[in-house]
Amino acid sequence: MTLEIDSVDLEFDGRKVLYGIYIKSERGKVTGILGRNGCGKTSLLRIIFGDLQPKYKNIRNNGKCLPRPLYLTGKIGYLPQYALLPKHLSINHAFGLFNVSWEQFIELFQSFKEYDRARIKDLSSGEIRVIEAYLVLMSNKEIILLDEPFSFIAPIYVEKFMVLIRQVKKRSIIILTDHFYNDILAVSDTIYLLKNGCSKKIEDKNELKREGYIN
Ligand SMILES: Nc1ncnc2c1ncn2[C@@H]1O[C@H](COP(=O)(O)OP(=O)(O)OP(=O)(O)O)[C@@H](O)[C@H]1O
Repeated sequence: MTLEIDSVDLEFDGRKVLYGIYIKSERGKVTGILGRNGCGKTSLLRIIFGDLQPKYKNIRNNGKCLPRPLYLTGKIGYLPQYALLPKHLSINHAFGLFNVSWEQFIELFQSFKEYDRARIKDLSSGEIRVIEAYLVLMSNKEIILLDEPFSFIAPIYVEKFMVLIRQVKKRSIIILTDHFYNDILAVSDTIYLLKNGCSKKIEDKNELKREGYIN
């Protein structure tokens, strides 16, 4: 299973944001996307998901061009950068909607046990993020996009997600982005840096230094 995206032409108000993109992601290998604020990481994930329409793009799933947005296919799970779940939704209902087991979740995240009758609004923003990231990751989709899954999450939970991501990559294509670049480097098999509208495949941390992404 592969997902490739290239020939992206995205501009806002006449300003080119993405134009030299080639990303190839495959099952069994996690793809990490890094880049400074505003370089277009979220836009790229939204283009792949299908809810942002650039002037042009070419997305291929298993070598075949997609005739319609991926979100219409039921094949894709997407954790957006900001809230996914409505505040008044009960947690129980959320797990039902994603067809994900609450019992398995509780085995791994035991401190959430007390929330079995709670609503999303009763949780902290970090706790909500744990639940949202877990639901998307475990929703059994062929393609999974995670936009900043680690940003509000305590290190102990990030470690649990690392383990889960390594399990899920055996059955799904996973593309993720975050500013916690050490976590992205640790969990990804392939890394791309977005810079000046283009993507560049990165081999190691030294290359990130040479590209001016880190000191
Ligand atoms: N709807 C929009 N209208 C106008 N400009 C936009 C819009 N969405 C994004 N942009 C601009 O496109 C650029 C890329 O934004 P994007 O959110 O994709 O970046 P990012 O790499 O995810 O940033 P961050 O790491 O800060 O979340 C930014 O300069 C942003 O201001």
